[in-house]
Amino acid sequence: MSATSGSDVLPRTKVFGSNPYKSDRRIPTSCSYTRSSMTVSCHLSEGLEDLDKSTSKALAISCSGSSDKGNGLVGRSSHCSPIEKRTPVGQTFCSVGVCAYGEADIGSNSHIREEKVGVLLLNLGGPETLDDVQPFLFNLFADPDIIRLPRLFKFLQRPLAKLISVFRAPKSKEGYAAIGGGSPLRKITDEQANALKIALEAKNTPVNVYVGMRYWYPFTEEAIEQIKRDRITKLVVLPLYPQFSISTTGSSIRVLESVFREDAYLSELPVSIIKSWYQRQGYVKSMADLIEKELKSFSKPEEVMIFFSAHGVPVSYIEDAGDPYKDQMEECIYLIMQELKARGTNNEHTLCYQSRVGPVQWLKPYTDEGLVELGQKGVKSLLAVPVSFVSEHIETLEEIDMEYKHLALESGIENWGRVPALGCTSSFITDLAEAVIEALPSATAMSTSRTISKAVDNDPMQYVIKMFFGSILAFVLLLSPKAVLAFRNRLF
Ligand SMILES: C=CC1=C(C)c2cc3[nH]c(cc4nc(cc5[nH]c(cc1n2)c(C)c5CCC(=O)O)C(CCC(=O)O)=C4C)c(C)c3C=C
Ligand SMILES: [Fe+2]
Repeated sequence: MSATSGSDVLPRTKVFGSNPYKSDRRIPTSCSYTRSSMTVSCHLSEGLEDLDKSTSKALAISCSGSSDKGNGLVGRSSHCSPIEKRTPVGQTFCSVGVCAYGEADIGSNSHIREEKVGVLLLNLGGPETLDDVQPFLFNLFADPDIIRLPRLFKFLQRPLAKLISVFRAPKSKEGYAAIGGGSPLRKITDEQANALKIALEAKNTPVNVYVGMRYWYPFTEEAIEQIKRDRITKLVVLPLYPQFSISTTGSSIRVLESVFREDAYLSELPVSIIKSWYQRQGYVKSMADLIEKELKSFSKPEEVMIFFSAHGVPVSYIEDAGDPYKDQMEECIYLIMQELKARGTNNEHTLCYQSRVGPVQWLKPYTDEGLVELGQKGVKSLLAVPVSFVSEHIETLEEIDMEYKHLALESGIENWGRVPALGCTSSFITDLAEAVIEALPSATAMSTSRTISKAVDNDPMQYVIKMFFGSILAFVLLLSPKAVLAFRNRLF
């Protein structure tokens, strides 16, 4: 795939064609990309068609009812409502700033005259306290884009999420405790939202910025409610993941689509989704700046191995479901290295994948194994570069800074450094603002298709058949000693 300078801006209606037989998955059926990722789009579409053919492991478990709310997400019962939990930057919940659409503010941008533009930042979300960890993990594992069960086993999604979240919580809690007792994601994302609003104002484009998290407060659904209350007339959706993965941007967009489909106002709202932006010059140059700066802190910068560490995904996402994540990651690294070379920095580099969870194969090489191997090969200086996320989070602050650093030093690497996440770096935020402005003209209202999807969902015969065969298969799997062993030894 060739390098491009723009982001993949997708007119809403053209991105997600509806497939009546896959009610919980919206499939990109159109190849209407205007830039080089057209092949990625088609590939993804084909892959997603195969999603349900994958042979994910399913385990039957018993579980008590979870305290979820109407939207199926679990939050703390004692948690104050999102509206009470206002952020310092926003006048309204998860919105940055109040609406500022006076005629005087609109300036020369005639195409947005009369418009009330919203930018929705999508992110993962993270537990704010240690008590939030298990319900946060429940929300994560209850996501069918994170644990992809075959269609027949879908009814096990929530009990399985309950089981895994309970078993995983102690390990995760240790990690969050080590970084101060909670995730910094909400605070950093709010800061990025504020910075983006300011950058857009400086470019004569006043907007409301909203933050919608997939697995914790402020939830995406709540951000959408606020967008409705504010009567936004045009929306740009900007996931804070540079590369597209089914498990991140794909999952958040699926939520958006299901909410938008059900709502008369939202289904008419012109929306533009920036699906990935790793190839934007502003992002690539900002990453190169950070790397160059950090290299200078070594006594012999030219001898340092640049060690890109990306969040992994299971191999089946790439091979069975057509997730473009790996291709995009490799292209991203290529572009950053090209930029460094153009500046005269010719260090060696490598890419590994971190943070695997569960008994399946994840993308390789694994970061931990890669570090040991480099140590054995005699690499003495290493600069770790987290590359799949733009804020600090548990996997940079705990996994890289503590676990991997320790492992690297134990393996013979003597000089360790780590590039900080982009956060609110001004060149980066300015580029995101430009991406938003470029996306505005292609906003289009989404189409609706709920009647057909619902009809299939509500077919009682299909439901009975699924339950019957699903229960038998789940029972067999549960009694299989191999499955139980794998679950006990490798999942947690
Ligand atoms: C591009 C980034 C990410 C991808 C791809 C991704 C896939 C993915 N993640 C899990 C499981 C977990 N992720 C967890 C935390 C977490 N994940 C990302 C990013 C990506 N995940 C971030 C930024 C964070 C940290 C949030 C924070 O609170 O700081 C966790 C919880 C932490 C832990 O217990 O390790 C889990 C679990 C899967 C299974 C997956 C792909 C299928
Ligand atoms: Fe993750």
